[in-house]
Formats: sequence, structure tokens, C-alpha cells
Amino acid sequence: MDRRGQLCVGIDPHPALLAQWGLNDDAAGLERFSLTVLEAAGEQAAALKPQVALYERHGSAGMAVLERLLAACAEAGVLSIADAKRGDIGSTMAAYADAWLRNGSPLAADAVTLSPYLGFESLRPALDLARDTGRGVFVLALTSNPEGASVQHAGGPAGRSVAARIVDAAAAENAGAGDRLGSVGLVVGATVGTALTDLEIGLAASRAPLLAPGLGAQGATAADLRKTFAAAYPQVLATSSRGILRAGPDPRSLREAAARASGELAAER
Ligand SMILES: O=c1ccn([C@@H]2O[C@H](COP(=O)(O)O)[C@@H](O)[C@H]2O)c(=O)[nH]1
Repeated sequence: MDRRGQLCVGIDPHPALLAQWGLNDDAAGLERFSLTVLEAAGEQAAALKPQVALYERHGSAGMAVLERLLAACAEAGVLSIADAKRGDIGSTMAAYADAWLRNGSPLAADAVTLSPYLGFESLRPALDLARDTGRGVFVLALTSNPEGASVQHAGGPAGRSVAARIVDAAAAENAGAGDRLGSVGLVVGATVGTALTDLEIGLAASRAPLLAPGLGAQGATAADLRKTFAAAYPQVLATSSRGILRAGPDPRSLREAAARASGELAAER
């Protein structure tokens, strides 16, 4: 982020986008789409975020494309965030950690998104492996979709929301990070509006990188992000998928769309 700014470009090969790009909804279309985004926009972004579900829907051939994309990102020196939203218990969680965060795994990414709704501590194998391998995790806290509030805003006996407890847990994990950001990031939607103030959640002290989906197609702007995140804005890695991908398949248009989004985010610093 220091070197490349605050934009993360999402790679979401939806059937409608593949069609708009003149590609088939198959593994070959997926591969062309993915590598075009990497080549055109990789250098404009701090990270690329492939949406795992859109590879998974093509079965083993789709997952093989994802493996090759992750390897190509590493080869090109572009950070990758696998948006897999994994979460489970015990040895199953350890297997997810192994898949996405172990050196040498075919699906190794620089970071993976995690769902904490089996309990934050159930994520321990991934938290530890990320730290040990110099990778990262992004734990869902306040997601960008309106349905998320029914769970994430709910208060426990002490009246503290679920989201606030996730933020507290991430902050505890990052306590040794000093001036730098820690390896435990949070997903906080660009669209959450006043939820952070309503729920009395302070993000700046968490030392967490903040993955913020919702820029572009979901309606949020760079100015919204600045207002929503306030003092924590420098920690924000804003992610936009369709808002940029719709500029394809022309690589120059894609690059320009990414550069424009990145410039708008920088102008809010
Ligand atoms: O809270 C969340 C968590 C993840 N996402 C994912 O981000 C992208 C957003 O795509 P756009 O086209 O920019 O809307 C997508 O993969 C979501 O699954 C999110 O939107 N909100």
C-alpha cells in the first residue's frame, strides 16, 4: 500500500462479465479473463483479489486456473488475496490454513479472507500460519451487504456488538505489530455508513489492514470511504471488482479504470 496505493482490484469472472468480454463461460474464458486483469491492472493496485467462488463453480478446471493465477501474481510481484471466506473448527480449519497459507501449497495466496462465525479463536491455525509465513488474513467484521447487520450488529450480554468483538480480537493479535500494520486484517465494507460510530468501533488502534469491499458497483465512493473510516483511512485497502472489470476487455481501458480509482483514493489521503 505504501508503494502502490490503496486500491485492490477484485477478479470476479461472473458469467455476464465473461460474455461482455466475448469469452466463454468455461475454464479457458476464466484464464484469459484472469490473466488479462493481472497484466493490465496488476501494477495499478496494491493487491488483486480473486473471488474463489467464481473459480469453484467450474470445478477442478476452475480451481486449476486459480492456482495458475495465484502463481502468476507471485511471479509478477503482485500481492494476491484469495476471497474464500473460510472458517471451521480444529483440524478442518488447519486444513484450510494449509491450503491457502502454507509455503508451497498449490493455492498459496498472500492473504485469505476468513469467516469468524464459529468463534474468532477457531481461526487460530490460520492466524498462526499467516504470521509464521509472512502472509495475512482478513477476518469478516462488518460486511458490505445489508443482511450482515442482523448478525454483526447484534449485542451480547455486555451490549458490545459481534463486530466490535471481532475488531477487539484482531487488535489483540496485532498488538506486537508496533508502528506497522499486523498480519490480521479485517473486512469492513465501504458501504457500512455510520455503523462504525453507531457501534462505537474504533479501527485505528487495531493496527489491522482494512479490506473494504463496496467501492464502485455497490455504490461507495472514495469520499464515502474517507468519511466512514476517518482516522483509520490510511489502513484501508479499498476493493472494487465490477466497477473496474466492466472497462474490459481492452487492457488500456482496464488500466485506466484502475488508475482512476487509485487516484481518487489517493486524493482523499
Ligand atoms: O463484505 C463483503 C465481503 C466480500 N465481498 C466481495 O467483494 C467483491 C465485491 O465485488 P463488486 O463487484 O466490487 O461489488 C465480491 O467478490 C464480493 O463477494 C463483498 O462485496 N462484501
